[in-house]
Amino acid sequence: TKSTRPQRLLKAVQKHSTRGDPQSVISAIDHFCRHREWAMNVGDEKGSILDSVVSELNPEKVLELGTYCGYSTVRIARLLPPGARLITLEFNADYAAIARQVIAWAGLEDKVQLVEGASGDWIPRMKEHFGIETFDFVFLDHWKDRYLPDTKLMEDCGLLRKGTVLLADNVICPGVPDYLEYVRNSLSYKSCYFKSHLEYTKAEDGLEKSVFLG
Ligand SMILES: Nc1ncnc2c1ncn2CCCCCNC(=O)c1cc(-c2ccc(F)cc2)cc(O)c1O
Ligand SMILES: [Mg+2]
Repeated sequence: TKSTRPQRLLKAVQKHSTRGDPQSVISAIDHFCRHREWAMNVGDEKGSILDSVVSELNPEKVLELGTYCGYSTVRIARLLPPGARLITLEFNADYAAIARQVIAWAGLEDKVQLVEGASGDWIPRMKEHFGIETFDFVFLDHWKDRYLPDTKLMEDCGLLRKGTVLLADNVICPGVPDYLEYVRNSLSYKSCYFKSHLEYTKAEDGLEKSVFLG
């Protein structure tokens, strides 16, 4: 039977990168997506913005919503200090199976916990199931119509603290208008837009960075 795009992406990682070398995994995925098959990773241009936000923050507790093949998981985890933890939620079991192998190939499995399931189901269980008090950094990259409800859910579950940073992918393409309106107008957030491009294309896209003010 025909392979899937995530399966072909994993093969490209195993063929063109070095096990235990996260940077080579990132480069192999970017090369595959630019020259073979487009895939919905945050990509190298927005990925550099993601890197700078993470490096500046040095977060201990990170939540990623939407793992896909683990590209942004690897980008974030490779920058985390020893002892820091990244929990990443993936709804699609096939994506999760590939992401586990990409994360393991990069040698980052000790920093990452991949959880299969819907964000709406797992966010309320973060405290009791993972012993998480609050998150320092949240990367939103899952269903675009879940950004706003899940942000409100994280607020209600007390998972955000004064200074928690939310970074949202795709705020222009595919777009998250309700989420943008909320974080840009709410007195509980200080928000700013990083203009960029849709991964591997010339189309406009960008990241919205929103600091929770408590
Ligand atoms: N834990 C959870 N809970 C709920 N849903 C969950 C989940 N975990 C996963 N999902 C389900 C997310 C499915 C992937 C979400 N990402 C996207 O849909 C996405 C689409 C584009 C795109 C842009 C232009 C185009 F022409 C076509 C596609 C680009 C991107 O960077 C994207 O991130
Ligand atoms: Mg995205």
